[in-house]
Amino acid sequence: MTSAPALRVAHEPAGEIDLGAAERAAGDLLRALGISTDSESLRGTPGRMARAYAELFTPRPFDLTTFPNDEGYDELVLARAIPVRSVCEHHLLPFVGTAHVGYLPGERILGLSKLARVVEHFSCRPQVQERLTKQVADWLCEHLRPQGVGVVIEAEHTCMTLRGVQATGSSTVTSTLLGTLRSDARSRQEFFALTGVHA
Ligand SMILES: Nc1nc2c(ncn2[C@@H]2O[C@H](COP(=O)(O)OP(=O)(O)OP(=O)(O)O)[C@@H](O)[C@H]2O)c(=O)[nH]1
Ligand SMILES: [Zn+2]
Repeated sequence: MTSAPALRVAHEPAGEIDLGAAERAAGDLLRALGISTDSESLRGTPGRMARAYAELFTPRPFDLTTFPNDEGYDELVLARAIPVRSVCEHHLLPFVGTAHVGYLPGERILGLSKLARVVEHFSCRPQVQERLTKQVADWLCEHLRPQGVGVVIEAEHTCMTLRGVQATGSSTVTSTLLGTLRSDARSRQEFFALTGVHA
């Protein structure tokens, strides 16, 4: 019997990345902010800024490998404390934290690492945490067709801890539950208990 081919997931950027143009713009930005790029140390900074943001906006392609759920496993599969690093689309400053991603299997189970890869896929773009949380859940629901999906993200937004209101130590929690994890109280409670988030 042949196995189903894994779905290749590649980044579809909204536009081409033009590193040269980004470097020139970064130099202009620094100079407009009164920061000279004349010293040896800062000469390469506009280029580094351009490459750093390009890296943050370019997720690695991956295969969404799934396997038949031969044993009919029907309890929660949960990957906890997946690192999240993204960039808030309002200030272009990083937000970092962890994601807990779980699902109740249907006909197929997912290669475990793919839960973290899906989080990375949707993190590598200018984001808001609410959208990131929902995109991960919706995407898994669409491509894995499980009985339910749950995603919880807890993150520190440096735009509100390092600057602005300077709410040092604050973190933001968002969650999306779909299918049985949303509709069945026992499943929902179990999900939140295993994530360590108290609902
Ligand atoms: N809902 C949501 N808001 C976010 C996220 N990341 C950043 N923000 C917020 O986006 C808002 C932008 O508000 P503005 O008033 O336009 O920006 P600002 O003047 O820099 O605001 P302050 O951060 O309060 O100084 C801020 O309240 C940020 O905290 C996110 O992931 N989700
Ligand atoms: Zn922000």
